[in-house]
Amino acid sequence: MSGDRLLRAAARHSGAHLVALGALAILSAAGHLLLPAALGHTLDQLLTARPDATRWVLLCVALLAALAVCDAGEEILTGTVHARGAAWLRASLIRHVLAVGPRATSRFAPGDLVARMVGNAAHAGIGPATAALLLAALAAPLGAVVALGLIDLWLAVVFLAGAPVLALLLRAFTRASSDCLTRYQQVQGDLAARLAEAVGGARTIAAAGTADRERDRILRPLPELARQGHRMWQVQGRAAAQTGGVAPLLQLGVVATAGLQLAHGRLTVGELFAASRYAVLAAGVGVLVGYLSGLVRARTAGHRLAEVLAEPATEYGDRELPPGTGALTFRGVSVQRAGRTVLSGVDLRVPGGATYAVAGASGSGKSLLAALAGRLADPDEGEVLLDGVPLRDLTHAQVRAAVAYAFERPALLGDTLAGTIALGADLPRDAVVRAARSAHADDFVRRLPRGYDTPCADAPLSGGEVQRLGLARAFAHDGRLLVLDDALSSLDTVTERDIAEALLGPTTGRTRLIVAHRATTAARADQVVWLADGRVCAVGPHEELWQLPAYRKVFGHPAGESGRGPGQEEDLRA
Ligand SMILES: Nc1ncnc2c1ncn2[C@@H]1O[C@H](COP(=O)(O)OP(=O)(O)OP(=O)(O)O)[C@@H](O)[C@H]1O
Repeated sequence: MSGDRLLRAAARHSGAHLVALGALAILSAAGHLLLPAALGHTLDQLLTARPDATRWVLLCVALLAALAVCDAGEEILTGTVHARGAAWLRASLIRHVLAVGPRATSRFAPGDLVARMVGNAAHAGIGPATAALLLAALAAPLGAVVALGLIDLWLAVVFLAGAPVLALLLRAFTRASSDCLTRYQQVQGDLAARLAEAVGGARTIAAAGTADRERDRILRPLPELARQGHRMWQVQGRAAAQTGGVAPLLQLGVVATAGLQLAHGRLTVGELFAASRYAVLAAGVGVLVGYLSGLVRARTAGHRLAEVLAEPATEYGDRELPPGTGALTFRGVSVQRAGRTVLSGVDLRVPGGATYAVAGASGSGKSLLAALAGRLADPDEGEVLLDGVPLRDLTHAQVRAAVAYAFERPALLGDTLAGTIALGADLPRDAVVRAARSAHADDFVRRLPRGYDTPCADAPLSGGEVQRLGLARAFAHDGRLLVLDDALSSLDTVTERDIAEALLGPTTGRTRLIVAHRATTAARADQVVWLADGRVCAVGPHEELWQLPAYRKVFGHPAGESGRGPGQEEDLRA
């Protein structure tokens, strides 16, 4: 969807409010057009001491009062349409980003996404009302030219002779301001992205003592922002000066012609007065420049929102899973990232109910394999099947019900700790507590004054405790496939062993795929998938693979010596 189509959709969403605003703005423009004629006529009535002059004065007062009411109504409706537009755009964007899934943050930096959702959505939100006001504002100059023609044809001819210059100036202004606004908003997004990164890495920056360097890095785009800001002021200033020079000349031409016509007795004093007011209205480009500037800002912001919406949402099929225990199959799976093949030709079959560990050096593709198993990512080539059904063919609800995940650094979403464990399912409290016990989280949760009802934001938790809540969430959700992506890494050895024993013991009807950094975890799995450089090197029991020096090296064990596996050593230490 283009930026303009997005703004049109936002306009449709504002519906009745926008129509009311447009109607009021047209009414106000008509009132402003009537006013000079009414004032001119009243003046003639007063100068010739006609008996109904008082009635005309009262009519003018009523017209001015009506215009004041219109202006107030316009202000209220403009604010309402702006707010509704921005709210609708933000809601659409958030829905879409969540529908795209993890891919969204690899295409756009989180800070940049926030800048688009907050700042750009607010600017784009003013688009519909500004377009309506601009159209209504155009009615005033056009109507004023017609009124000049009705008073005297020469007045309109004189004005129209100079009008193309004004039109050209407005066009040049629109182009130049659109260019610098686009750049300005890009730089703002860049700044926001840098700031969000620094906030996320505040601990690392403090530990490294690099606050000054980080501040310089965040603010590096600032001179460019200032340059674009100055350029924008220059463009606006130049437009104001140029139109401010041309408009009075046009007004002067009209008034001089009207004066000549008055001298020849073809116009009354009231008509000359009305003509001078219409000349001001017809050359009133100052208002147009203001609306044009707002519309250009809204369109450039709309374009930035449309870029996010252009990222295709994850598509789901309509198939359901047959009965099964979670047999997982990778067929010729390859994945590219940043132009590089990071998983290549992976063929793998994990039988239903089996526990497979995934081991490999850092960057070998373990997390990517785990993400593919539950459709958190899609392969560029090949396919992944669960119980014989390609994951792409399954409904969204089926995939999420069938696959539970736990991560190294789980996000504590949900209002309370109980809510974060039950996230995505309507679970009774006893199911939440059972899951927390399996993940060794029940003890520390109960020690908190409000226990399971502690708001997530108020819970002082260590990295290992957060990880246990993430595990509890995965345990609480039934499903035929459980994927743990490095989800035991922050646990102490004893807890890790206890959880792994419970987790990796014999189960009924649930397949487990576990990214393992510790040999103890790999040793407990039925089979280990050994990855190196995005390829499957071997699949086999840990004890067999342990005979291979390169495999031992994955776990930091000297490649030359097979001896007792570090899995066993850690068990003994524990
Ligand atoms: N969005 C991305 N853009 C570019 N490269 C990526 C992206 N995601 C992953 N990669 C690359 O893909 C490769 C595999 O990444 P992955 O996270 O699966 O590794 P890993 O084996 O889990 O590593 P670790 O043990 O360190 O967590 C890495 O080289 C990584 O740099």
